[in-house]
Parts: sequence; structure tokens; C-alpha cells
Amino acid sequence: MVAMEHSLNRFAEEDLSPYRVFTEAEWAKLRADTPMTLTATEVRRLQSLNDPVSMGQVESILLPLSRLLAYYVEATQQLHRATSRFLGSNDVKNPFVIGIAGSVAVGKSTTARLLQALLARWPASPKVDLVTTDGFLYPNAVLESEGLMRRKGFPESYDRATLLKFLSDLKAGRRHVRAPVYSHFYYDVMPGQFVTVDRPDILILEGLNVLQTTNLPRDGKEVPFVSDFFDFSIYIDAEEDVLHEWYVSRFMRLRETAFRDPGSYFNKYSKVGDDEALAIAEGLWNEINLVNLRENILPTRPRADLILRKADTHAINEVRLRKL
Ligand SMILES: Nc1ncnc2c1ncn2[C@@H]1O[C@H](COP(=O)(O)OP(=O)(O)O)[C@@H](O)[C@H]1O
Ligand SMILES: CC(C)(COP(=O)(O)O)[C@@H](O)C(=O)NCCC(=O)O
Repeated sequence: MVAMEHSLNRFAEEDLSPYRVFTEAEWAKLRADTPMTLTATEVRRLQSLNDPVSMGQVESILLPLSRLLAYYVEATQQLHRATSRFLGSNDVKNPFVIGIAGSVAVGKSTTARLLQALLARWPASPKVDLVTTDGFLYPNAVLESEGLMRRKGFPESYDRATLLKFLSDLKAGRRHVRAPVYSHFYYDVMPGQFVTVDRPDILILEGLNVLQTTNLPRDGKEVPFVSDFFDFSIYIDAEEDVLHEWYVSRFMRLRETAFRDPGSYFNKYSKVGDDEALAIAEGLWNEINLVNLRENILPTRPRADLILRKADTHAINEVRLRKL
């Protein structure tokens, strides 16, 4: 009986998992003949503060991913052509949308920028745009009046209607679709500033909550989820204690750099002592970002098509690809 349960457990783990699991070395082999199109200087320029990436990682993780995405884009375009033929309608250019989710400080921005650069260098030179969801946060004035300043990054701190309108306009092939812009320097949405997205071949949408489907007010209406607009989704993953350490060390490094500027929202934190700054960073992590990770972000991981798992060195050492 025990033996049967044991073999059932193994069956459940290996065969019922919706993911194929690859080590870095196994995944690296799937690069095939995909050429490396980024230089070491470009890779350095695209990485965020406190998120180092080696050329080796770009080659072993992102180039196979770029190859996989090339197949997916082609297959998705064929599917759209099939629908247009069925409907007898003209083929509208339909951007391929990639969502990138994961905790604060996991390094979504670095991966998103590197992927953007690699995809844009495919032989067909597709137009690849990148938008972050922080632009769709409510401005601080609204968050303050709603008592949401310590909930920044939680689902309720975003103007979801505007984000959905942006995605729906983009997918409908509209031209010059605008997304608002957030500034980490001012810790607020920038009034009157936008990025314009003009019929890209591929759009990468990066943000904490892009895979979220629960706790959203739908008021009985058939409101879509953000992820309904995705053709492919990626979750960047790391252990809680590792994320904690990355968040706090980034905060302490920002004190030496960006926070020094008197115009910065966080300038006050560059003037306090190390111990006080550390306590502030710990508070922001424990009371805001960790709670959001546990309640809203991590529960969306099983919805991703691909999970990139990072070790404490920041290197991705495991890749999970959805098979179902
Ligand atoms: N207070 C800050 N000041 C300046 N830049 C910041 C600040 N907080 C985060 N950033 C930068 O903003 C980007 C997004 O950070 P974050 O939302 O934590 O996501 P991730 O680390 O997964 O990219 C990163 O490039 C990060 O270095
Ligand atoms: C701006 C963010 C909510 C991230 O937004 P995203 O682009 O992922 O939608 C986050 O980086 C942040 O600033 N969180 C607030 C708590 C803190 O200061 O760490």
C-alpha cells in the first residue's frame, strides 16, 4: 500500500505537473543555431541596478527563449490568418503580447529589456515595444485620498480600466496607443507624460500583477483579465528570503545614488543613518512588498507559460515550460 502511494506520488509529481522542467544546461541546448546578437556592453547597459546578468546567462537562457518565441509568433500569426479567412475579413495586424510577472526586486525589468533587444534583432527586424504597468498606478494624490499609499503595487492601486483599454486598443490594431508613465525618482505617475505604442509586432508588458485573476471587482460584467490579452506569459521566480535581500540591498545602493538627488522622493532616506535606512527598507519590504508577493503575486505563478527560477546569485538555474 505504502509502495503504491509512493509510486502514485511520483506519478503525480512527474506526469501531472503541467510543466516540463529544465536545468540551465538542458535549456541551453535548445538554443540550436540562434545567433548571439548582443554585445557585452549592451548587456551591461540593459541590466538594472543590483541585477547583474552574464553573457553566459543570455546565451543559455534567453537565446533558447527567443527561438521558442519565434515559433510561437509565427504560429499565432497563422492562427489569426485562419480566423480572418473564416470571417472573410481583412487581416488586421495583431501584436503578439508577452506578459512578464514576478515580485518587486526579482529583476523583471532587466529580463524584459534584454528580451526586447534580442527579439528586435530577429532577421525580420520586428518592432518590439516595452511597457511597464507602473504607469497605470493611480497617482499618489488618489492613493492618498483612498488610503492606499501603503498598498502601492497591490491590485487595487492600479487603474485597471485604463490598462484594459490600452491593451484592447493595441490588440485591435489601433495606431498611436498611449500608456502613462511612472517615475521611481518622483515615486509618482508623471502627469501629461506618455509612451506611444504604434502597431508593434510584439509588445512586452511587465509588472507585478499582470497574471492576476482573483479579487478583482467585475460588478457582474464580463470584464476581461489583463492576461486575456497575452499570447505568452513569463513568471520570474526566486525564494522569499533571496528577494528580501535583493530588495534591501538595492534600497541601500539607491541611497548612494538616485536618492542623493534633492529632487528625489526618497532623498530624505539618503540623509538618515545606515541603521535607520535599513529599518525603513525592512519595513517597506515586510509591510508592503512581501505581503503583496504572498497575497497577490505568487498565487499567479501557476498561470504562467514559462517560469524562470533565479538562484541567490541572480542567475536563472531552472526553466519550467508549460506542456498543457
Ligand atoms: N526607488 C527607486 N528608485 C529608482 N529606481 C528604482 C526604485 N525602485 C525600483 N527601481 C528600479 O525600477 C525598476 C523596477 O523595479 P521593480 O518594480 O522592483 O521590478 P524588478 O526588480 O522586478 O525589475 C528596476 O529597474 C529598479 O532598479
Ligand atoms: C512601482 C511598483 C509598484 C512596481 O510596479 P509595476 O511596474 O510592477 O506595476 C514598485 O516598484 C513599488 O514602488 N512598490 C511600492 C513599495 C516600495 O516602495 O517598495
